[in-house]
Amino acid sequence: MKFSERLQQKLRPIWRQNHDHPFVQELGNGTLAKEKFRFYMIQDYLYLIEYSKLFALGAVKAADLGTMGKFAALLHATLHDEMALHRSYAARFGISEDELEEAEPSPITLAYTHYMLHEAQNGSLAELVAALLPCMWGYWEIGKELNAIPGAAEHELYGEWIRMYSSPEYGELAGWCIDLLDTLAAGKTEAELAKLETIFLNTTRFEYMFWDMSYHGQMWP
Ligand SMILES: Cc1ncc(CO)c(N)n1
Repeated sequence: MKFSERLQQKLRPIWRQNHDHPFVQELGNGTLAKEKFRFYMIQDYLYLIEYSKLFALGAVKAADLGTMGKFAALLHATLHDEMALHRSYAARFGISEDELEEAEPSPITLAYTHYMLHEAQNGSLAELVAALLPCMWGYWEIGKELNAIPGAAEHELYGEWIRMYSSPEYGELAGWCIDLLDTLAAGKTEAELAKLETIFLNTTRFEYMFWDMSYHGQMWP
């Protein structure tokens, strides 16, 4: 069994909880309150600034030029395609790009991004990929699921989000990261695989907390 299949089987119930979170459900049926989405969009922009650094670190840790180039492409796609979505939403909410960049990160945004960067900086390339994968893979799964809801992709506010994360281009990038993790996991000891599994589980849990933090507009107490 591929390592990604093992992760998928083991973590299915937790993934389901992510999909079932009211933020995700309401995003899909179009009932999500605008201010919740606005809060999410700002925090997600701050999140992506840090997240994109994982791709830069991936290029540093890559063992061959092909992998290095792919991480450079992922870095570019995040900064210029994915974050363009956020800049476009920000414009609709009347938020400038400077305001977006200078917003205060919430405790969960800080904890999540710092956790990933810690694993990426201190671990091997496999640990880096285990840290970043639940974000990409999870959004691709959520994007596809929401896109299957009739009319969801045409929603005047949330349609753009759903179209981005269900797009074949996004799926192709997520698929490449899944394959890379499987390649890197091949031949590792059970103890090493367990470490990767823990990192993957923790970032999967952080994904849930990110939805929850956004739904409740949670900043410092
Ligand atoms: C919190 C979060 N996870 C994953 C993605 C997908 O890149 C994102 N934009 N934000």
